[in-house]
Amino acid sequence: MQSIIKAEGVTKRFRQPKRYSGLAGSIKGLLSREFTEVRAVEDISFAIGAGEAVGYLGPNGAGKSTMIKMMTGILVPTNGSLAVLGRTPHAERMTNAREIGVVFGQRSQLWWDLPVRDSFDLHRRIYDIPERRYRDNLEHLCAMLGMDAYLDRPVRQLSLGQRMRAEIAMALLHDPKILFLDEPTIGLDVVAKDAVRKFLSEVNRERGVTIILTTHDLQDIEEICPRLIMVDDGKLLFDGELKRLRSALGARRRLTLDFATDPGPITLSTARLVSDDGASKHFLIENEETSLVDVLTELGNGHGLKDVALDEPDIEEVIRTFYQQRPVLVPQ
Ligand SMILES: Nc1ncnc2c1ncn2[C@@H]1O[C@H](COP(=O)(O)OP(=O)(O)OP(=O)(O)O)[C@@H](O)[C@H]1O
Repeated sequence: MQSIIKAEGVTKRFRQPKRYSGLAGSIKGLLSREFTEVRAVEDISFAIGAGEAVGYLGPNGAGKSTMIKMMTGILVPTNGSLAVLGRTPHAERMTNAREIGVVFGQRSQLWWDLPVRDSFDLHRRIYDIPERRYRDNLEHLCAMLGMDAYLDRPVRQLSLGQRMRAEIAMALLHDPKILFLDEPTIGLDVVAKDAVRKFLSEVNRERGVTIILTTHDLQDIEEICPRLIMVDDGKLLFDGELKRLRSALGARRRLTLDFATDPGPITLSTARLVSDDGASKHFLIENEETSLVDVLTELGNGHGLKDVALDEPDIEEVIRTFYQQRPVLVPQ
């Protein structure tokens, strides 16, 4: 697959004036010319192919927004090389802007006092979108996002969920090849989150728009992004599929066996008993290769088995384990 985003050894450092505590310290800080250096992004390399949906994950201050800002041309890397659609984003910011869409969950790009439709129309003029294409796109996006009811209302009157749909629609009006989203579901209720996730998955699948998304909500990743890039302290810790992360961490499945009556102690080689409530017994399946059928075959008939429940570890658990263990699993 041809890569449309390529980062090689990208580093971003910020210089901040040194601060001192207390009143005397504040004055000293004002007069001093000393600086501290913040390493926001440290030697990061990856390649993203056309049509991929990638989740960019990391704790607060890990360097996610800084990386998005460099890819969109807002910030200039301190070191390394970055190419988006074959261009250096900050050097060709205007040309780059025509081919990418950007949504910042915490900052609106719509005009607060104008009806949504007017912001869209301004966007059409700025991006010079041909009239026909604009109308088709607007109609399609309105239908997909259910925006007809509030297209003529000022942005300040919209709910957060309505506004976020409008933000995403505006970012797509000029048919960008790549859509960058920085926390697009922040603050949304479950219904609005669901609508945004479904829409983004559809845009990725059906329109082939490449999606790069930062989020703290791991359900966003689970539903939209098969690939994860994980960072911390500015450094790359993992790049690959969520399922690879699950298996690399030896993600264990939980198995509950419910019996008609307590069959007594049960020991299995395919699953380890972790708690015994008599008629209900809880196991962990630790070997990835072991299937439910393997366990049930080993258990055999005659125990009066009534019900079986198998739970995959949820994404929250996988990611928490990952950050606790911090292995580096970057593809070669
Ligand atoms: N303009 C700036 N000047 C100085 N330091 C900055 C600047 N922007 C970001 N930083 C610092 O760089 C580091 C990475 O910040 P960044 O906003 O990229 O993190 P993030 O992963 O997006 O965090 P969050 O999840 O909290 O949004 C932080 O230590 C932050 O304080």
